[in-house]
Amino acid sequence: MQNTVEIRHVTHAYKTPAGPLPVLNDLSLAIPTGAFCAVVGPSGCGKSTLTRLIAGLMKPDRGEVFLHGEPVRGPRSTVGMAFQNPVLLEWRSILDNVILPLEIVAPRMARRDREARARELLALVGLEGFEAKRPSELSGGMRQRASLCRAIVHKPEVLILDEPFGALDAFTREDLWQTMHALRREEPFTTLLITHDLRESIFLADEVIVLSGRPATAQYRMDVPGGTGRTLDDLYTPEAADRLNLLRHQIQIAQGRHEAAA
Ligand SMILES: Nc1ncnc2c1ncn2[C@@H]1O[C@H](COP(=O)(O)OP(=O)(O)OP(=O)(O)O)[C@@H](O)[C@H]1O
Repeated sequence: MQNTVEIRHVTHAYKTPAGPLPVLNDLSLAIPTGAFCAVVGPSGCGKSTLTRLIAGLMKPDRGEVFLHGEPVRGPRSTVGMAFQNPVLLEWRSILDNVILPLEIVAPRMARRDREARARELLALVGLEGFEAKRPSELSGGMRQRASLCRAIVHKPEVLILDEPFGALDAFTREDLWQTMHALRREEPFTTLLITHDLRESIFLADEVIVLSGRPATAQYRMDVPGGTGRTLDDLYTPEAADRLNLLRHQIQIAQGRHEAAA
């Protein structure tokens, strides 16, 4: 299978007034086309740094990042991103917020076609009828749904999700997990999810990678079967409990190293 994302032996340190802060150490990982990869790890270990490298917002000190086999040399408009805070533009309607990436990536696309594409996605995530609303008129969960639509409206090469469900209440979060599966069934995309929620990682991802403490490397990998056919009930099986225990144990190991290195 072809890899959409490949990180090869990436090492990076931030320059700080106190000297270099090593964040990533010889990190390698690959996300096959169409796969969903979750990255978990101790707070501050370098997860968001990884997303910036893939999006081309930063260059690593050593190693290379590839998208579809091409080295990433600068910012890529073909990467879709969604964060914990949806950052929707208040002066635009929900529909116009979702359309925004198409204005940048496909400026010649007819307004009619852009709208149709955005409406189709909004309907898929249950926001039909809210197209004309302003972001502040929607709940946090609804805003995050709109933000997910905006992140995939231009069919990005890779979707990067940096804790997009972290600020939501437990029920809304589980709703959105199911929405993610529904979206993936309709439009298979390649995803990297950063999360602190181990249940979320095994519900959504095909592979979970545990990063070690800073400077981070890939400490542990787990394949999770089931794909988008999983239901919330699958989180309450003995197999799921075993997986969660294993991951929790790995995070504890990572935190131990992390604390020792801090
Ligand atoms: N621009 C920067 N300059 C200097 N240090 C930075 C910069 N960005 C991040 N850092 C530091 O690098 C380390 C890794 O940051 P990063 O945001 O990648 O971690 P993270 O794993 O995403 O954290 P969290 O889980 O808390 O969101 C942290 O110690 C952070 O303070």
